[in-house]
Amino acid sequence: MFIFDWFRALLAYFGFKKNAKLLIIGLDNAGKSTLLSRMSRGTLVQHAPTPIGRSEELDMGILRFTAYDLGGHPQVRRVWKDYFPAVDGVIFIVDSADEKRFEEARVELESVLRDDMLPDAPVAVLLNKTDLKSAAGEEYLVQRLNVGLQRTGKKYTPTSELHGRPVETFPCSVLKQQGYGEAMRWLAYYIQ
Ligand SMILES: Nc1nc2c(ncn2[C@@H]2O[C@H](COP(=O)(O)OP(=O)(O)OP(=O)(O)O)[C@@H](O)[C@H]2O)c(=O)[nH]1
Ligand SMILES: [Mg+2]
Repeated sequence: MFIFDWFRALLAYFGFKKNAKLLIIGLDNAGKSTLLSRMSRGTLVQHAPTPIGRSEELDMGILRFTAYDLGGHPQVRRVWKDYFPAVDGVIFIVDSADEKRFEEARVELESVLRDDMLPDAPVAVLLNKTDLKSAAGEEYLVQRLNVGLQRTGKKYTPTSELHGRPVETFPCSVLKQQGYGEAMRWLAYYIQ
């Protein structure tokens, strides 16, 4: 039942807007499909690795989520870039327990933040899998992902005071349903 209350709250955050298109991107295995299934039914499903170029979509009426994998394949990058002009917000999800791939995640995140085709859409960086003992801490990940200078802070900063698009990190566990609600609230604030 929790998920339905949360779902209603989520729609309420975005309620002022007719439609919001949110892009969920991240390396393979970061937790994109799990996040989508958490939001849609509250049940956890094991997903096979997403084939190259295939996207997953969750339509919640006024909110539409599209998930793409960034596995470092140029073909895939071209596909998700097609979505950028129409996107209202981006969720970039990182496996915070997979230190071997922090550098790969940084490169992808930087290319997202730099992309000229991406309007000033807010980018919420989900530091997923905090439930794992091996998960890296937020400040360490902020350094490894090189997002320290762009963050808005957990409190909202008026867009006029920002130097670029809003970016913030959110430690979370999609598995334990912790932390990503705050990211959604933050996104909704900047999409208003
Ligand atoms: N411990 C833990 N495991 C998680 C969490 N979120 C996702 N996982 C697991 O991480 C693995 C990958 O999750 P997916 O949701 O399939 O990741 P994805 O980003 O969709 O991956 P691809 O489709 O392969 O690109 C699965 O085994 C999930 O159960 C979390 O918060 N904590
Ligand atoms: Mg997937």
